[in-house]
Amino acid sequence: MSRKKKDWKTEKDRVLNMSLEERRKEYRRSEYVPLDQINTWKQSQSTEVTEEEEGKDLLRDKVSLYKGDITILEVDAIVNAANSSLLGGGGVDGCIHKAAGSCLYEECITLNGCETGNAKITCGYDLPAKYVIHTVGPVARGHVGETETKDLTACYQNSLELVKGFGLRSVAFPCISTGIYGFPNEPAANIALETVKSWVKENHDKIERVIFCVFLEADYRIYKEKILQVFQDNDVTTEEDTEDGQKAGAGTSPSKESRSKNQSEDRHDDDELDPPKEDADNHTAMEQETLDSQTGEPEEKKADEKSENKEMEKDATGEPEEKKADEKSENTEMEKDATEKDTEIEKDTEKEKEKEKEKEMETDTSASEQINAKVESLEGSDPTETDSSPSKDPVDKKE
Ligand SMILES: NC(=O)c1ccc[n+]([C@H]2O[C@H](COP(=O)([O-])OP(=O)(O)OC[C@H]3O[C@@H](n4cnc5c(N)ncnc54)[C@H](O)[C@@H]3O)[C@@H](O)[C@H]2O)c1
Repeated sequence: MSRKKKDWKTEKDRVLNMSLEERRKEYRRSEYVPLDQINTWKQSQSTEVTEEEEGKDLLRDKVSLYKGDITILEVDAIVNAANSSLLGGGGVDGCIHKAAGSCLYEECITLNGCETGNAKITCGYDLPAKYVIHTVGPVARGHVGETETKDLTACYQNSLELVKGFGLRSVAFPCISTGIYGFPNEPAANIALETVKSWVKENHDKIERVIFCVFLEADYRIYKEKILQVFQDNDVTTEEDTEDGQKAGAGTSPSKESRSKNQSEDRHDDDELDPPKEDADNHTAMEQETLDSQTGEPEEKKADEKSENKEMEKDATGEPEEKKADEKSENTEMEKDATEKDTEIEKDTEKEKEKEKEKEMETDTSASEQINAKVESLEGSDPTETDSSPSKDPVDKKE
């Protein structure tokens, strides 16, 4: 017998007040990667700490490059590349909703969508991540202009401001807008790295880790090369103001006013989303997914992603049977509504087709009546003219 449908508010309150051990028993997928098993950029480069770096809060220690599925990262928040409805879809959005369970969808309904460049936060529910920050990237379709750049920058900025506002210490970003929204991978990586760098410089005491979670080999290669250039300098203390009052190294981020406006608009005013009391807990060991070199070339990336997504979506279950059945019945309800709508649409199209057929029949009959009348009138006159009766196809005509 399927259990009573879970109320997302009660579930959120329950999940956010659980200990880590208790939460781990409820992850939808048995596989997860704790934060301390995700190398910082410095660890993965295993570069020595120089004398002047000694004891400093280094940029290289604040960021990670991770290749794999964002839904298994056990961090305070993962960022979802959503669409403006916030009601799920495909790609990373589909994977996150599938792995979080139906309460995520229920809570998203209450958010009333999200504008491009803004960000909204929900609980992570059955995910290893405590929260999901939903942001809507620009639909670039291969074109990168001022608007697309500003909007994508705002996605990273507003997501990070929510991290700070909720006292979270670790966050993972997918490559926002570079999938179906068609933002070219390299310019998107530049925006992501520069925006995160300038934000971490200004807020280095507010954040422990920002993880760039890439999924495709093409993105891994781009980020690996660029992160080396962008995160070279190690000092994280905010640089002195330059002559024109700009903070040195500040990315192309929107002004502080517009950021705080976005945040006040988008800050989730649900008091149940109080910032967590403790920092990211210590996690027990799990092997970090090795950054192995898969072959997926950019031109195959869609196929790659589809197959990789299929794998992910397939095993985004692994939960106790009764919970799966519960989910199943809830999902079937939603799917049932969707199919009912689909069948209605199909019936309408069928009716349209029948009407068109009737119309065609009518026009055919009237056309042939006219031709017959014409033939009859001709048959009464000179027989040498060609026979144009509709029944004889000129091709079949015998010589
Ligand atoms: N890609 C699709 O087939 C598809 C279809 C419908 C909707 N969507 C989604 O696409 C729209 C947003 O476009 P977008 O380009 O910002 O997003 P996206 O199409 O999901 O692609 C963003 C990036 O996320 C990567 N990615 C995919 N799955 C994962 C995963 N499990 N873990 C980490 N990274 C992953 C993907 O390779 C790409 O680099 C939204 O409507 C959303 O619902 C995607």
